[in-house]
Amino acid sequence: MTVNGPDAKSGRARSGGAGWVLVLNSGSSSVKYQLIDMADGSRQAAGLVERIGERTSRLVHTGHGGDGRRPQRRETEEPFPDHTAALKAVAAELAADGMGLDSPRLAAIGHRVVHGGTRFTDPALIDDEVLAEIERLVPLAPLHNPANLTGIRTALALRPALPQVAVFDTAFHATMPEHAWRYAVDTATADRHRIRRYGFHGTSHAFVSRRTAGLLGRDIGEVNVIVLHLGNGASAAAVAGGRCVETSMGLTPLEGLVMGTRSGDIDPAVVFHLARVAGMTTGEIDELLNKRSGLAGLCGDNDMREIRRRIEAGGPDGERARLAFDIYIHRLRKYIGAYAVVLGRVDAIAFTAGVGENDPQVRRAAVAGLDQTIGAALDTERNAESSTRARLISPEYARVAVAVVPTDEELEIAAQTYELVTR
Ligand SMILES: Nc1ncnc2c1ncn2[C@@H]1O[C@H](COP(=O)(O)OP(=O)(O)O)[C@@H](O)[C@H]1O
Ligand SMILES: CC(=O)OP(=O)(O)O
Ligand SMILES: [Mg+2]
Repeated sequence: MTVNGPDAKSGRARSGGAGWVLVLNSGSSSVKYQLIDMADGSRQAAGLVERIGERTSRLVHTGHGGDGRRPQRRETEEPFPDHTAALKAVAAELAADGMGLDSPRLAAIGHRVVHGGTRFTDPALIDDEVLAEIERLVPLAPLHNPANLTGIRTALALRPALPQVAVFDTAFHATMPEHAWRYAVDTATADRHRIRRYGFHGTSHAFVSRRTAGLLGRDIGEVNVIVLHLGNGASAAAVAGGRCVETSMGLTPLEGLVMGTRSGDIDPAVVFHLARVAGMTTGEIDELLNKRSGLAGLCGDNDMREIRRRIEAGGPDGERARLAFDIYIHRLRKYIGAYAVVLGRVDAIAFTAGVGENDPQVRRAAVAGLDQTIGAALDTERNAESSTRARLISPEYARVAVAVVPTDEELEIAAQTYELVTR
């Protein structure tokens, strides 16, 4: 396959050998990255920097120099004070493998940007104006957009002429109808302050709903899917014929499901009560609901593996973990029920992300008894199989299929980036 690289200034295609896309996913304390060859989707390098800003940051890099040598894994423990330092170290790792940011094969850098507001319903080629708009959206995603911006600025400083593309978590949800995205709050106030439901994890919901249609051997335009993205952050989406019609996250990634450290849905009056009765500041309440709630707030652990281990060990500690698990599952089932009604007809329920892909007990509890209501059922053996393949885990007779689909946000971001710069 011949690939056309982008012209650095205009972002338009020109002939040449450039066919790699570097994807950067900058989180609040981490950077994940992948270097993908768009000719065949193969990973040339991948890695993760964790605990940025703490005393013991760690960089794990895997790459093989792009010449098909056996992949090599390198691990560095070094304190990275901020994202800029972390990204410079990532650039150095890539350069050591002969795949640095100056490589002529690099066609573009794709960035995950969490909040795109109402403006960005498609990927955007980054320029000063796009940067300013992402900056303007910081108050709507204070945990995510600043890290995304640092990632973009550092990459621009290292390779100013290379096209860089922002791919937004919110974009896929732009098709929600107004009755789904509008909160029942005074319209003038809501509009003035851009208060509405935006939805997140859209890159994952788009990728997984398409893959699920593929598993069913049907066109995405004719299937209705409920996607359950259960990672540290978690959200559900109702996708009708490839278009999102409803999702569980709202103005920010705090609404909806019970997550690792976020509460998901609560009565908004809890906030006033904490301010009036407990004397907490808005900053303290924000921190409570985003970082000290969810599974962590309920039982002290946000990792589902640890929660399962505690439940199996039993005792009072296991009881606390069991209650956290039950609350998590109860919320998830409420959303499955609601989205089945919103969609009218469901063809499949798809589980994805860290918990959804790896935890058969969560899947079993989420779907238990649904053959009696919406017609979804699990095949016990298929559900228990440990595999990294996308696969159906329901019996043939089930009216509603159940799927496990490993999400690949990086590949989706790379594809959208490459599409834009070679268009
Ligand atoms: N084998 C497993 N069994 C159950 N849960 C798992 C397993 N592996 C990972 N997880 C869960 O997945 C979470 C991370 O999911 P991930 O999608 O990588 O999250 P994020 O991208 O939000 O960091 C972990 O916190 C843990 O709860
Ligand atoms: C938007 C969001 O919640 O992202 P993450 O799951 O990566 O925290
Ligand atoms: Mg994730």
